[in-house]
Order: sequence, then C-alpha cells, then structure tokens
Amino acid sequence: MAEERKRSTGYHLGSVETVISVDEVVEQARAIAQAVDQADLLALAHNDPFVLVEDLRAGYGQMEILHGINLAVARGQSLCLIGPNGAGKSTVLHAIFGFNNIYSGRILVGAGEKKRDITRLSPQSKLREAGIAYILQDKSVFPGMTVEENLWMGGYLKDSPREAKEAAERIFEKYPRLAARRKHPARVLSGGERRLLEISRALVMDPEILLVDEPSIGLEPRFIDMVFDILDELQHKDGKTIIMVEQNAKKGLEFADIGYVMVSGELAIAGKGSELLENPDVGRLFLGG
Ligand SMILES: Nc1ncnc2c1ncn2[C@@H]1O[C@H](COP(=O)(O)OP(=O)(O)OP(=O)(O)O)[C@@H](O)[C@H]1O
Repeated sequence: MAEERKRSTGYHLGSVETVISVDEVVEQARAIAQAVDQADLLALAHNDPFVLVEDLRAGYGQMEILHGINLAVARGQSLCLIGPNGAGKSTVLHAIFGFNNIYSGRILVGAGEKKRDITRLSPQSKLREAGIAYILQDKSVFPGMTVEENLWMGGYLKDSPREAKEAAERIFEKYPRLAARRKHPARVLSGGERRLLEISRALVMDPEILLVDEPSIGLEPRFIDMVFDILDELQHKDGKTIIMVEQNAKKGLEFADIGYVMVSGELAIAGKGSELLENPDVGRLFLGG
C-alpha cells in the first residue's frame, strides 16, 4: 500500500524516496522560504553578480516551465539548484545557455561595465563570446572516437583545428589521467573518466562559467567524490563560476556556496548551501531526514 502511494504521488528527491504529494511539497517549501533568513541572501552574489537572471519566464514551445526565476551568482562562486523531479532545474540551465524559449526576463553576464545582456544570444555565441559552457548530463561522449578526438570536438568553435588541438594538449597536461588514455576509444573509459572527459571537453573553449547538469548522475560513489573534487578545483583554483543542477541534494549543497530549492518552476528557497543543509525543514523535505 505504502509502495503504491509512493509510486502514485511520490517524488524522487535526490537519492531519497518520499511519499508526499506535489501540493504538500509546494506548500511546505513556501513555509520554509518564509522561515529561512533570506536577508543575507547571498549578499556577495547580489552586490556584485557575475551571472544575473531576472524574472525569467521560459519553456519549450508554448509551454511555460519557469515562472519568473531570479538568481545571482558572483564571479568564482558556485550555485546549486535542487528540488523534485520536473521542478524545472535543468530548464534553468537550458534557458541560460539558449536551448529553449525565453518569453520574458533577462540574463546578464559580466562584472561592472562589462556586464552584458545575453538573453537572446545563440548557444554558440554564449560559448564563444560570453564564455559560458554547458556540460551535458551523462552519456554525451562520442564512444567510437578516441579521447583526444572527443576533446578536439570540444574546440569546434575555435578559429582553427590547430587551436583546438593546442587547447586539448593543455587539458592533457592538467589531467594526466586523460592523457594516458588519449588514443583509447571513449567507450572503454570508466564512468568517472567519462565524466572527466565530458567536463574537459567543455574546458577546451576555456569558459569562465560552467553550467553543470547532474554531475553525479549514473556514477558509483567513488567516482562521485572524484567529480566533485574536479569541480572544486575548477572553482577554487581556476576561478570558474559554476551553476549546477544536482539530484543528490546533499552532495550539491555541501559543494555549493549558494543553494536554491526549486518547486514547480519557481524558486522556493534560497540560502547559503551550508545553511540549507543544516535547516531541519530542508533536511526533512529534500535530504531525507
Ligand atoms: N525538451 C523538452 N521539451 C518539452 N518539455 C520538456 C523538455 N525538457 C523538459 N521538459 C519539461 O519541463 C519540465 C521541467 O523539466 P526539467 O528537466 O527542467 O526538470 P528538473 O527539475 O531538471 O527534473 P529532473 O530532476 O527530473 O531532471 C518537465 O515537465 C519536463 O517534462
């Protein structure tokens, strides 16, 4: 009986099955939003945003999925979106990168006078001109191509193949683990190595902003830690700004400076990742206890 209810109304929240209904999630998330102190909502992000999304309404075709999203992240910060399946988390990344329809609102990127409205740019221009890269969910490598060929593909927007190859060499210096596999077809890589290749392929264009969709999906636990270590280094050593969607809510909030909880196409709660992790209501609803 309980099983049946779980299937009919339940959500898969991160790695946790719950038996609460959609309406309950929305109602409780709103209540938490009022309780969480948002005054310091990311003072840094809001005082000096590097990526600023303002009142964004977006979706697929005529179907509006995001109903007025606001978010901000400072240069070199990380932000993680969590929430139930279907909340619209990946749609936020798609909208920032230009994969879907934006009906209203703005996306601004850059600091100070270099701030620029990129709302209507194509994904290619976002990658080339605005320094934004989108790292796909699982299974995006070309399995029949070698590791180095996959990296060269990441440089398809470079001015010449030579530049793409030079950039690939810099990646091999950074990640000797990939270099050791350069002539191997990507299909023989382990799950963790494949994820590293997916991230590296995005790095070939040397983006400043990484949109990372579900970095832990489909990975064994030991590889999940490895991938978060790689992202940690990209943020804290290389200064990348990271906006991430993560189904493993605990892992995502542990990693990110800023956490946003999304429900039904709206942002329900925002706060520092560490604060959200400690909030008992967020824990009960989204972290399984
Ligand atoms: N390409 C698409 N075309 C039409 N509808 C889509 C498309 N991609 C997603 N949707 C719809 O948009 C809504 C939000 O999906 P989205 O993938 O953004 O949610 P999510 O919060 O990332 O969920 P999940 O954790 O399951 O990935 C869903 O109802 C989904 O069916």
